Amino acid sequence: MVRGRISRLSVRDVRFPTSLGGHGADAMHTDPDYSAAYVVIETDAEDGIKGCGITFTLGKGTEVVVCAVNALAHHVLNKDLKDIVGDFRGFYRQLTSDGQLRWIGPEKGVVHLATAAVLNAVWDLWAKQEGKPVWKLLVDMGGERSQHEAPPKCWPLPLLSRCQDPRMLVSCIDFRYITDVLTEEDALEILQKGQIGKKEREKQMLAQGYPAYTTSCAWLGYSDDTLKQLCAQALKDGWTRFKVKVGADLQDDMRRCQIIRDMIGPEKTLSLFLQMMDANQRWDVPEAVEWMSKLAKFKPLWIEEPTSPDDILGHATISKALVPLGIGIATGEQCHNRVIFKQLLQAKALQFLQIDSCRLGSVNENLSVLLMAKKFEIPVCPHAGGVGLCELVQHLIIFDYISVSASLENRVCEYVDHLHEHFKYPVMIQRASYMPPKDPGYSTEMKEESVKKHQYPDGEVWKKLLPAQEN
Ligand SMILES: C[C@H](O)[C@@H](O)[C@@H](O)[C@H](O)C(=O)O
Ligand SMILES: [Mg+2]
Repeated sequence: MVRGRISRLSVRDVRFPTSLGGHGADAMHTDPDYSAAYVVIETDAEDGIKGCGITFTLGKGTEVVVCAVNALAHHVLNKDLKDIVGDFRGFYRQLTSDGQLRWIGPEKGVVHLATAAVLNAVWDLWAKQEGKPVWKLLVDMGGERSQHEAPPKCWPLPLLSRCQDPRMLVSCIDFRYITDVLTEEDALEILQKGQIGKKEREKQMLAQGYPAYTTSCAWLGYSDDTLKQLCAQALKDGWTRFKVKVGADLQDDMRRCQIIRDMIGPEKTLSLFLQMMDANQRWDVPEAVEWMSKLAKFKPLWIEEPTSPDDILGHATISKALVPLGIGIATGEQCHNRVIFKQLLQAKALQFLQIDSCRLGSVNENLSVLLMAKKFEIPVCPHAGGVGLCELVQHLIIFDYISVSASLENRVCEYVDHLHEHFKYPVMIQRASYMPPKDPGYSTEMKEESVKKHQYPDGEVWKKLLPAQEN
């Protein structure tokens, strides 16, 4: 049962000095300090359960997101959780349509990152109160029907009160600006179809997990020796799919991609051994085509973010040129919102869609994107990594498989092996797959000790580092 009135919201600026080791570096973000605006909401209920939410940032700028969270706080404070989740679409709209704050968005940039942090905390709180991990809350909300049962003509109302009705799930989504490709009825139909075989898929996920690829070996900040060493270790650990950062220097890219190809073998999609490439928006459109034509011999499955994330038609042009070479286009980690995803799909501008749990408006907006991807039959391969992104996005992709896509074909979720030790319920990887989390919530809760140590600028870690960096 959902209970309590939100009585407190706090937000902290938590940063990890990852740039010192070159972790996370790419062609555009050369010195990322993986960071989070970390939100905790409390209620007046006696259970003492807190909701924790994050959004991912790269260091500087986290304080701006923190300001935006504080500016949104009045929409959350003193609200009953029951009223929030009872009309989640309305609440989402209230946050994203604030008559003054939407001017600095709308639904993009800092204010949207802040919205994600707040809503992620609400989802964590809700799921904890229901005693379920978020993926399971979503799966159960999607309803249940056995393989042999005929689809109901209209959904029996009593189910609604038990939260086990796809209409409840659909009522979390704001369809504004996307009804030209996805209506509420379309969403219900997809979820209704998704009920067939759902039980079996849930069992399969619990036994085998969701397939992942690793980005941990090939950051641009790593030397060739480190790359080889990490790649050899990852192969030993059972990883077979590797993403490599490209885009800064063609000769370097050729050498690094050759190292990986030599280590994983010559095959591509026929085998499990895959290589993906990520340019992090470095190129202009013609440059992307030219550069990737040279890297095509390494048989990448996709090139990720070849150009500006806002350039939908540019992605379509690149896609047209590279698909005949066997290279797909992947993008999404910096897609502002569902509208951009809608247009990428309409323009046939991508072959792999990368949702992000903190860039979009939390679970609510991600649900709309998962459903649109299903409608266009484009595989979703989420962006993860950073700090906490793996913890969050695993819930979304496991739900996607069980209730929406019902397919693992051409699908794989990113994994990065950094900073999991700071979370109370860290991801569990087995045989290069995400094992479904079992603890209630959204896996967003950080260890208080880690938060204190890494709080910027007063945490122990920064107190030591800052004087040294200033010299
Ligand atoms: C700055 C970050 O590490 C990015 O390079 C990273 O999110 C990356 O684009 C990825 O796909 O994992
Ligand atoms: Mg990327």
